[in-house]
Amino acid sequence: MDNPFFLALDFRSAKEVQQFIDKHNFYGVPVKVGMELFYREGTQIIKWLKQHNHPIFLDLKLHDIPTTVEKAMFNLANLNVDIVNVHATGGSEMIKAAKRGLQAGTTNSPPKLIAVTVLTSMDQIVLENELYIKQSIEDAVKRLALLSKESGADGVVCSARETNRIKQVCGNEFLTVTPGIRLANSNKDDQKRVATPAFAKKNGADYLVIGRSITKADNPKANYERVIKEWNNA
Ligand SMILES: O=c1ccn([C@@H]2O[C@H](COP(=O)(O)O)[C@@H](O)[C@H]2O)c(=O)[nH]1
Repeated sequence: MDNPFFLALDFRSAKEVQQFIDKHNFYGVPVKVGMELFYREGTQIIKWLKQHNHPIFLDLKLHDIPTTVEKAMFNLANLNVDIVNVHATGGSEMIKAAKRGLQAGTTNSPPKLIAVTVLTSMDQIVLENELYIKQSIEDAVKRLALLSKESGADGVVCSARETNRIKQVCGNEFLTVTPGIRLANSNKDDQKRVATPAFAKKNGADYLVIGRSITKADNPKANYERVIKEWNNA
């Protein structure tokens, strides 16, 4: 994939997505479809995006017992999207089951499987006080990345702050997909571990996920171009 920027289509309906893509001419760019859109529009929106040549990251973050995840992945595999994901905290058996389901579910090459390490909306305080994890975020992310790799995942979702260390332990081929991307002076919203596109590039991120900095901007296309420029110049 030449373009490393997944535009997060966090819209309520297919109609809103289609209007946004059309108004700002985002036809063909890589997109991320999350729960909000998929739970309303289901596979129809995936079909529409594929008809318009969008590479697709289907971000449903599966987290269940291994059998359920395997069967769900079997069904998702034939959508022919590019990337799907699970939560790494589902454990090694669940990640292996996800991989088996994807491989069995399509005769084409299966989507890449990535695992969410620690959500970019979380910080050290949440980790310690709510999840009772005593490690630093960096160590927790690194541990979950290694678990994901050893269980057959192709990469992880992490913040761009952690990509360098993940590459050190998991190797350069192991994919890092990084949400929480913000342009300088942008609102962080509910994100905690944010980074600019330039920082993400320098720290070794493979793919960026960018939503509100573009979709909620006064001029979405101008912000998208700022992201590309920052990345190319970093
Ligand atoms: O750790 C994670 C995992 C997934 N996301 C998703 O990425 C986008 C980010 O949107 P912004 O508007 O750019 O904050 C969103 O769809 C999340 O569900 C994440 O942010 N962090």
